[in-house]
Amino acid sequence: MKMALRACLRTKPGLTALLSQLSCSGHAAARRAPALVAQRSSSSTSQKIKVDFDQSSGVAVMHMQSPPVNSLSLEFLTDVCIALEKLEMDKSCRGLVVTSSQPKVFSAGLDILDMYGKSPEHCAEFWKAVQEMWLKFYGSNMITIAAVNGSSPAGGCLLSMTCDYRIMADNPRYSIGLNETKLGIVAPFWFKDTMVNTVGHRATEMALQLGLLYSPAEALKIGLVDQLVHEDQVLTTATETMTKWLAIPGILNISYTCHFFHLWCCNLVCTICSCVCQVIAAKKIHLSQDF
Ligand SMILES: CCCCC/C=C\C/C=C\C/C=C/C(=O)SCCNC(=O)CCNC(=O)[C@H](O)C(C)(C)COP(=O)(O)OP(=O)(O)OC[C@H]1O[C@@H](n2cnc3c(N)ncnc32)[C@H](O)[C@@H]1OP(=O)(O)O
Repeated sequence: MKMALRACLRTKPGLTALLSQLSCSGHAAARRAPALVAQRSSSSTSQKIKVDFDQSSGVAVMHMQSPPVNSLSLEFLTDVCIALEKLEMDKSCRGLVVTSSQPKVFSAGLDILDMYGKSPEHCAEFWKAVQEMWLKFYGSNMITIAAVNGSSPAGGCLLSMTCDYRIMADNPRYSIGLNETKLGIVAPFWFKDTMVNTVGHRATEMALQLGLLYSPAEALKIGLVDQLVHEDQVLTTATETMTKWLAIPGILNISYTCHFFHLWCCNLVCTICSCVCQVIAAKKIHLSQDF
């Protein structure tokens, strides 16, 4: 799916426009202009994000440092998007590792406090920022690896699933999954689609309907993560793994992209049809109540 988005962002101007409308792209850029990285190795920091870029390997490491649990607030999401935009514009950056500076937690998902009791304008901006993060990671031209060094529920799990590869700390205290159902909320369809693309249809059905959080071993078993390593080894393994991915010529990447793009389009058409059906059904129910 990520590759599919990459392809359409490269090759389909119409879809790019569609996605950019969906994603409110540019709201992040409007706040702070991206800067190109000139040094061989560099480090740039916002309050909540630290990026170390090694120009010799072309690999950047994004450290999420929003205490206590890297919850995805509007401010944090905006900083993530700005950091991504900057890296994306620097063509020498080919790989990105995302990890957490917070102990025991990769990301606690959407910031619940930022969703509650806020103005409609804030909620709209917040929700657009969530979509923007998703699109930017999924559509990235860089190879992305999530170094999941702690728990990663809900939106945190989504973030890791938008990456090409996931390495998780092998600590049974940590968990990962889309647990929205347990919170009494329904995960949006694109959360669901992202999970289907990662672990398949049946595993997603079980995961979403029961709001399951998986231990690292369980997550590995269903393919929600790709590799488990000792807690101390998550970041080094991620950078080693990145070397392997970057050794694959980009052209092959693009070929696979076309296959996945086809699947993604089919999915999108189905989703639109199902939305139309739901609207028609809702109207029928409404009408039958009137008479
Ligand atoms: C605006 C319009 C939007 C409309 C949206 C509508 C629908 C959306 C539908 C679905 C999408 C939802 C996606 C989500 O991501 S919802 C968020 C789900 N997240 C969780 O369920 C995680 C809850 N947290 C935990 O499980 C644990 O905190 C942890 C991450 C495992 C860490 O555990 P630990 O024991 O280390 O820490 P604490 O539990 O003591 O927490 C420390 C501190 O952090 C606060 N906190 C935790 N999670 C969040 C969060 N998601 N948002 C905000 N704050 C969070 C927690 O309250 C503690 O704070 P305190 O002040 O007490 O220290």
